[in-house]
Amino acid sequence: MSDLTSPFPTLPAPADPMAAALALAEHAVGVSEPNPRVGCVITSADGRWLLGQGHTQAVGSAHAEIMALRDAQARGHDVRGATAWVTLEPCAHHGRTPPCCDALVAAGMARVVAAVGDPNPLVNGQGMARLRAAGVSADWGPPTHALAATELNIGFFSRMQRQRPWVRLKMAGSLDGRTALANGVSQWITSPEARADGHAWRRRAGAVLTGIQTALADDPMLDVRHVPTQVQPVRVVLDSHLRLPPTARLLQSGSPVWLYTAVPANDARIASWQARSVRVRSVPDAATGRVDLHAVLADLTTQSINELHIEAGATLNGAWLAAGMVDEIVLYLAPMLLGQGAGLAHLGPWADLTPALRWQWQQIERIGPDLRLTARSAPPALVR
Ligand SMILES: NC(=O)C1=CN([C@@H]2O[C@H](COP(=O)(O)OP(=O)(O)OC[C@H]3O[C@@H](n4cnc5c(N)ncnc54)[C@H](OP(=O)(O)O)[C@@H]3O)[C@@H](O)[C@H]2O)C=CC1
Ligand SMILES: Nc1c(N[C@@H]2O[C@H](COP(=O)(O)O)[C@@H](O)[C@H]2O)[nH]c(=O)[nH]c1=O
Repeated sequence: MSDLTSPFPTLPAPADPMAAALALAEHAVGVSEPNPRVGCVITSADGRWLLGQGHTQAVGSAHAEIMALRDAQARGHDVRGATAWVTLEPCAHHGRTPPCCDALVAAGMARVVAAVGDPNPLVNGQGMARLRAAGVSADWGPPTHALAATELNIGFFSRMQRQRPWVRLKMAGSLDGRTALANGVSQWITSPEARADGHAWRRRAGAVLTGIQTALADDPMLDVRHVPTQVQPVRVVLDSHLRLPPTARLLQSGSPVWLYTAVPANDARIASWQARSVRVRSVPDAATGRVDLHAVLADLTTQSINELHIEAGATLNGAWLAAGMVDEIVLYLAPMLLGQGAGLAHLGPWADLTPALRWQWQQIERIGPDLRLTARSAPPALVR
């Protein structure tokens, strides 16, 4: 390995190549949706040099392995006999792009280390098997990296393994648990820092969802604008009776808007919304006369939504929670007392504590003057 013939400096290999690949994978957030966020680092046979690196690009463009191979080529490095450290098992199928395991074999890679298996039924171990069949040493990295790689793609894992998105409920409340004053005013309870942090969670999502009452009260945009992103989530409103006014701000610009309603599929208003490029699905819940939340999740799955970000009022928050369909709560708390007003979620009333919904704290962090608390209903399943 010499610098003399290359216009690029030869870089030393990172001490922990898989950790470096994971850091690259983070850059695919807000870029690769709905494809998984993957990073790849290629090191020389003796482990001393970094030959190439990359992460997943926009859907339909190159995966991490291909970007790393291209990077090595651009740096003038020969990757024959090298090791590829990739945060997700290389794909073995022809999707929008050809199989990455074949590209690694063709490039003459001697060894491939993957952090975690790809739960996509079209891959699911076949990437590693194909590499081994071609004489490449293919093994798994340590469990800590597997966990980090899964966390980064928690929605992709959820959709592949459970056939439903990872559902995250974001709430912004006061110290006394209020999300709005009694008259509906709620802007702003939390600080600009906390709201920017909230946009970073929106960026992770394929869809941001709210209820019609919030759409009417706040006229929200529901987009990602306080942090950079290449891909905007779709905006979803649950609107049983199609009350959303055509003047709503979110209809004026930005990513697609999808409405779920309880009016019959043949209602003329649905056709008129669709003529305005608003996707409308009729999913009535016969018991409540409102939108059927199970049907919403099922439809979002067919639309390849990995992470669903809910930002609604106490009514809809309570409905999602009562239905047992929320995986994670992201709660911002501002150090202010609002007194009377709306709580976090309408649940109950219960006569005793038995039916209380119990959660596990995940993380607590200070964001500017506020707190961010995350909690989960259950730890994620890890598949290899
Ligand atoms: N601080 C914060 O984090 C936030 C605060 N807010 C505040 O919350 C207030 C609005 O909250 P809220 O009135 O509770 O409204 P929501 O945003 O929770 O919307 C509730 C409405 O959603 C519709 N809906 C459709 N399907 C369902 C279903 N299956 N279950 C329940 N509801 C369904 C219903 O109207 P229909 O049947 O007519 O369709 C229902 O009235 C505003 O003041 C807003 O500012 C809002 C978001 C976040
Ligand atoms: N009030 C409140 C929040 N409210 C949420 O933000 C939405 C507005 O989104 P946008 O129009 O895109 O800025 C609003 O409708 C509600 O869902 N969020 C917070 O982080 N902190 C807050 O204090």
